[in-house]
Amino acid sequence: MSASADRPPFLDLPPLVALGGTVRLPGSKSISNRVLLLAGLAEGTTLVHDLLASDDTAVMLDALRTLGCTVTPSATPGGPLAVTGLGGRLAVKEADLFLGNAGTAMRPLAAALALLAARQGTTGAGFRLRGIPRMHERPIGDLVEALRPLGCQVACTGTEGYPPLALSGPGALALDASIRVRGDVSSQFLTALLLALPLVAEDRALQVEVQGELISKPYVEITLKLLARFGIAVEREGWQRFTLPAGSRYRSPGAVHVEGDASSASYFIGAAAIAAVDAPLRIEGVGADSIQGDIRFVDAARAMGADVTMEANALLVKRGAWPLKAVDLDCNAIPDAAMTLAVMALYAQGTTRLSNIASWRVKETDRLAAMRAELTKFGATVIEGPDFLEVTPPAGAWQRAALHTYDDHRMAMCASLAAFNPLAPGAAGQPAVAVRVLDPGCVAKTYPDYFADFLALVTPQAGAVPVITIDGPTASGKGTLASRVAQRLGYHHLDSGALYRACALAAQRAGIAPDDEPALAALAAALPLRFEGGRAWLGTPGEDVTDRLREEAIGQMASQIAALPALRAALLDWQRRCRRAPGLVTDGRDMGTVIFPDAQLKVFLTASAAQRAERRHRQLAAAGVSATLPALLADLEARDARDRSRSSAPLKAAEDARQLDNSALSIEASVEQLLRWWDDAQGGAPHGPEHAPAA
Ligand SMILES: Nc1ncnc2c1ncn2[C@@H]1O[C@H](COP(=O)(O)OP(=O)(O)O)[C@@H](O)[C@H]1O
Ligand SMILES: Nc1ccn([C@H]2C[C@H](O)[C@@H](COP(=O)(O)OP(=O)(O)O)O2)c(=O)n1
Repeated sequence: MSASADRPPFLDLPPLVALGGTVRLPGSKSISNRVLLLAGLAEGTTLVHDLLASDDTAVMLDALRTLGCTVTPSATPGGPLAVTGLGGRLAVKEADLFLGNAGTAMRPLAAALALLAARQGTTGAGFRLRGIPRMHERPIGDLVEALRPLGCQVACTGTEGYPPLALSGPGALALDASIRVRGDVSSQFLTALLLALPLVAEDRALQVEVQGELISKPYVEITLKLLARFGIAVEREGWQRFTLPAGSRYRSPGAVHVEGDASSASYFIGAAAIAAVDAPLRIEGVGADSIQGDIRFVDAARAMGADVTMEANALLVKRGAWPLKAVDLDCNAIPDAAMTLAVMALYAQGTTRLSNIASWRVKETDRLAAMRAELTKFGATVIEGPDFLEVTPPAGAWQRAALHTYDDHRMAMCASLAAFNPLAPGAAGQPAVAVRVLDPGCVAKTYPDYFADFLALVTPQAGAVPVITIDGPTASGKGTLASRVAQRLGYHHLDSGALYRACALAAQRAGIAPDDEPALAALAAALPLRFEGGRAWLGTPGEDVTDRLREEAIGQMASQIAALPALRAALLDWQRRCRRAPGLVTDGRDMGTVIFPDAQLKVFLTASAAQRAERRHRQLAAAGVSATLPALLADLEARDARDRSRSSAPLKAAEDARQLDNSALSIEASVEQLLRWWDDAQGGAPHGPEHAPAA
């Protein structure tokens, strides 16, 4: 869950000027992990609909499986997950559970397993609960100190008061007195106890007393509502005392629907308040019926100027007051979503003050310090207090910045809102800046598709979407280089050769002769071709033709019909429409000369004919196709000659292209060279140290 080799190092968001459309939110993290735990402890099978698929729910599911629960995915995509619970009886009495950085898994599992271990005993080393290094810095002492007086054997095996934990038993439980837990650092400890205590409440009522002023009360409300769904009716007196009636026992409700994540909604609400100028953005999955506390973010966004209409299970949001209004808000009830307000403050007039947010310090990272450090990079003035943050937007042009995300999904999602900087009132008439988000993949904790969903809604500033073109002769490695560079940059990839090949295949199927230019142009103008998930789909609903397109005969015909000017003209718009945020890497013959003459970086890729023939030979051999080297060389030279000599968009380097002969370069070396050129083309890497400051 920390940055890894298969996660792109950064994502550059182009300057954005508008946003609109519809977004469907992923399931709520808080509800998903509570429901999973309840289903795992209850008797019977629970069908969980619309569960969030993310890092945090994955570790919870792994833990439940390890503990002996049966977890069965639906046979139909998007269908419910079936969880058959333990019915309050331990199936295994020893387990090593890795819980990543998921507080919503660590705390309630610790409480539930500590009580079950005391009641039913453990074997060997008992239950060991651990996570990534940051998890071992996040306090759990208040929960440990609530459990030990009950007779639970809880050892902190690293630092006292922090995970990892070792839980063992049996031991006599002392449940007569009130169970005391502190509530002023995190409400998750109270939630953990409330979720766990029904396991030992068969024969007596249990009382929990909160010490100190309970924070984040709305999260406790979610806990109480979900407990009720599973048959536990907790009585509460204010927010100080909670009573579980005697005879409380978990019963599966049969099916549970997880609503959309209200905290995730905050990024879209914030973005729409800034940039949904003409029509509202529709956000589906949460609304007036939501049980999540973060739905109250709507009130905070309205206070800043957002125009929000609530439906039962959807929100319609557009820009209201503009510029946004600076606010002075107590954010104790919405600690997670309040981060979004800090970025919205960059579009307000004056200074916004967010207070009562000390809990930010013990989240995925120290969010107070992180937010100050990152917003300051744009030129904002940010004051970080012990439990508050004050944000004043930049006075003029924003500075280019690379934003660290500290392995914190919310820092990354917040960063996306800075890309609307062309709209910032204080920066009117100034040059806009692209925003570099470092380690964007950290959003996988709660919202793996966040950037794709966000980018599908936005309109970039005219001409702001970057394009990198790679042209060159056959088998020079264009496709390989383009797809790797696109992956590293998180950009789209257009393999224009596949487009010509698809025309050839469609023409062959329709019985159109390779020299029937008008018929071919008409076919190309309405070609039902889609690239999705690295595959090519032809027709409606779509046949996967990826492998067919690579066939030799199709390549031959593509080369032939690609010489026809009317066909090339018919494909022009299709190719230009591929220029979508965050950016495009495209390869072919005329990408830099004809299709994207304004590309920010153009590369002309070559390798000796002998090298190219050898590469193609290896490629074909790997695919099980036999071919001789001399024949391949002859074919490749003929194709080069045809591509170079045709009158329409012949293969040649654009005048402003960089030449790369990769005859003696590895694929990795070519990728690195191109990425260096890309940094140069943008005037160097943006401001900001490459590594996050120590937490
Ligand atoms: N720099 C390189 N060094 C060695 N082999 C390469 C290099 N670039 C690409 N190849 C290999 O050459 C073959 C042809 O590359 P491909 O990307 O399909 O070429 P093109 O798109 O230019 O026709 C592939 O098997 C690929 O792995
Ligand atoms: N932008 C482009 C891309 C491909 N073509 C032509 C040239 C090629 O002969 C065919 C097929 O392209 P592709 O890049 O897939 O072909 P090779 O793998 O290099 O054989 O289309 C073109 O004319 N213009």
